[in-house]
Amino acid sequence: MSNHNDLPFTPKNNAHNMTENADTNQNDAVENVENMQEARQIGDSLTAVQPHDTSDADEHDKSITLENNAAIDGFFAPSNKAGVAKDFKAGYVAIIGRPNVGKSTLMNHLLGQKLSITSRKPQTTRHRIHGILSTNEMQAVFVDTPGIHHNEVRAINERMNKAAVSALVDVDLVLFVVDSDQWREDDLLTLQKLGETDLTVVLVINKADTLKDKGTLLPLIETFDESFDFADIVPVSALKNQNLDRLEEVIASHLPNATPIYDTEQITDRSERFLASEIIREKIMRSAGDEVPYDLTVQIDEFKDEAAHTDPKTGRPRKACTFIDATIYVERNGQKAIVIGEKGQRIKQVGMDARKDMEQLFGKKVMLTLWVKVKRGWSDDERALTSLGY
Ligand SMILES: Nc1nc2c(ncn2[C@@H]2O[C@H](COP(=O)(O)OP(=O)(O)OP(=O)(O)O)[C@@H](O)[C@H]2O)c(=O)[nH]1
Repeated sequence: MSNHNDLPFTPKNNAHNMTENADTNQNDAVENVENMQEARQIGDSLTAVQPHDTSDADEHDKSITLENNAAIDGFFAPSNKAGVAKDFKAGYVAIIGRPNVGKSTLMNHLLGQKLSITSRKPQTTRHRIHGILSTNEMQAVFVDTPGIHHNEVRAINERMNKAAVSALVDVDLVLFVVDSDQWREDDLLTLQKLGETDLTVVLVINKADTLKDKGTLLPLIETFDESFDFADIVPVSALKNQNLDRLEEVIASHLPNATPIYDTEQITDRSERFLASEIIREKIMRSAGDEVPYDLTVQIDEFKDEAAHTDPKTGRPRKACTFIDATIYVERNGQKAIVIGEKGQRIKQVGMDARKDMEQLFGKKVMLTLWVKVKRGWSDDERALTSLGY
C-alpha cells in the first residue's frame, strides 16, 4: 500500500484515451468495482512540486571550474529544462471574475483537463486551484479564485473574499473574465479594486457563443476599453474552445522571461485527495441543482492505494485499486434526504459519475464509498471551517 495522495497530482497518461467503464454493480451509496472493466493502471503518477532552482551555481565552491558547475547543474536540473527555449516565458496568472462567468471552465479548457469543478450554480469554486499550462514557449501557473463577493456576512464568504484578494498578490497577469451577455455592477466594483493596483489585466469576454449577433461584440469591446486600461481584450468561448489559442498567445506575451516555475509535466499542485473531493462536490451540485446549498462540503476520510495482488481467500488475481471513502456534509436533514435521493438513487448516480471522472483523471481503478452527514450550522462556524480545511 502506498499513500502518496497528498502530493501534487501529475498525469502520466492521456486521460482522453481512457475507455469508459461498464456499469457497475452497486449497493446504495457503495460503489462496487468487482465487475468493472479494468481501467488502465499507470502506477505511481505523482511528482513533488519543486520550483526550479537556478541560483545553485553561484553557491558552489569557487575552486570548481565553470565547466564542472554546468555539469552539476545539468545533472540536478529537471529533465525538461534542457529543452527550454532561451526566451521562455513563465509566471503566475490569476483568473478573477463574478461567480458563474466561466472561470473554472476557462482554466479547464486551457489545460485540456478537468481540474476545477464547474456547475450551473454560482459560487462552486471555493479554493484556490493552481493549474499549470506548459507549452514550448511558456508556462502559465493559474490561480483560480472564488468570485469577489460584496456585502457577504457569513464566515465562509468572508474567507472566499480573502482568498480572492490574496490570490492577486504577486501574480504577473490577471485575466478578468466577464460574461458577454451579462455585465453587472459587481464587475465594475472589481474593476475599481483592480484600478488601485498596478497589475496587468487582460479582459476575457467569455461565452461569446451565446451572443446571437456577433456584431454586438464590437461596441461591447469599445465600452470595456473605455472603462479600464486593459492590456488586451480577448473574446472567447471557454466551453466551445473558441479563440483560446489567441488567449494563450496573449497570456504568453504578458509573462516575464523566466525558466519554468514547475516541472512542465505537472498540471496542478493540488493533491489527488483534493481533486477527489471537488469531483464529488461537482456531481452533487450538478445533480441536486438548487436544492442543496453551494457551501456543502466533501471530506475525504480515506484514500488508499492497493497494489495488484492475489486474493488469499479465492486465490484469484485482484487488480490494483484506489479505495476512497468520503463524507458529504450538509446542514439539515432535508438536505441529507435530497443528496441521498429516493431509494438512494441520487447518491448512487453521484458516486458512479464521480468514480468515472476520478478513474479518468487519476488513470487508475477506483472504489468509492460515500456517506452523507448533517453538520448543523458549520458554514457560520470558523472553527468548523478550519477543521474542514478552509
Ligand atoms: N455557453 C457557454 N457557457 C459557458 C461558457 N463557459 C462557461 N460556461 C458555463 O457557465 C457555467 C459556470 O461556469 P463555471 O466555469 O463554473 O463558472 P465560474 O466562474 O468558475 O463560477 P464560480 O465557481 O461560481 O466562481 C457552467 O454551466 C459552464 O458550463 C462558455 O464559453 N459558453
